Amino acid sequence: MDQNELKKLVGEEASKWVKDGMTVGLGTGSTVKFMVDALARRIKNEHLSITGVVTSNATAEQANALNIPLKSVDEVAKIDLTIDGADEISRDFQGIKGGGAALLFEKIVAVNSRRNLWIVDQSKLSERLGSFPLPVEVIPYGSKKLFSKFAKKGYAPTFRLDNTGQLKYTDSNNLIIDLHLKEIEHPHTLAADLSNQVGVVEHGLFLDMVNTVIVGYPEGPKVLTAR
Ligand SMILES: O=C(CO)[C@H](O)[C@H](O)COP(=O)(O)O
Repeated sequence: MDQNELKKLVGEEASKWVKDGMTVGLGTGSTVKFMVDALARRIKNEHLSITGVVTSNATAEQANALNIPLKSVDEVAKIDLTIDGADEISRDFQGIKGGGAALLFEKIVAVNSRRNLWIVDQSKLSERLGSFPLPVEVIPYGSKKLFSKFAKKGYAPTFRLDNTGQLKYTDSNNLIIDLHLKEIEHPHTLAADLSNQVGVVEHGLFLDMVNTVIVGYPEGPKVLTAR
């Protein structure tokens, strides 16, 4: 079973966690794409009344095409459940997100959700965070100065490029600097340091937000719960 098939399995499994009447945060990425497809099928077949809150233009486009009713985070009183992918999840359920450059809206939706559920294939699990480059969304103005600062701190930064080799702009017209840290010993300290830098809009460390993860293994999806 390849990685894509594992993503499809967990995406479909996660769609079953949505209940009639819920407001659901819809994450971003290839795993979530399978979940949104499956959710749209359930809405149609089971006549569910669901409101989606998207985390990116890409997910909005998909949800609109599938006729999933959407509202913005500011238009809803609460989000019952957000289902999102992740780039790396440590043993203690801390995560790195933003591989799809959607970390800003993903984090806004996550912190406004009663419950967050991550869906990943088995390759995303690691002992400690850091093997996936940590995305940091920054304001374009002054971003080269920030880049130099990160380099001096030993964070091994690179600007994210799009598939034409140009600087990648996020949905909010910011840039992404990826930090190639290899291993993050103290995620909370690093998160505080990044949040303190002028020009940083948000970073991809998603800490203490999730206690349930559905992981795709070849033998089937497994629900992991934090101890
Ligand atoms: O954080 C994200 C986007 O900003 C995604 O959730 C993350 O990159 C996982 O994506 P995929 O399911 O395609 O592997």
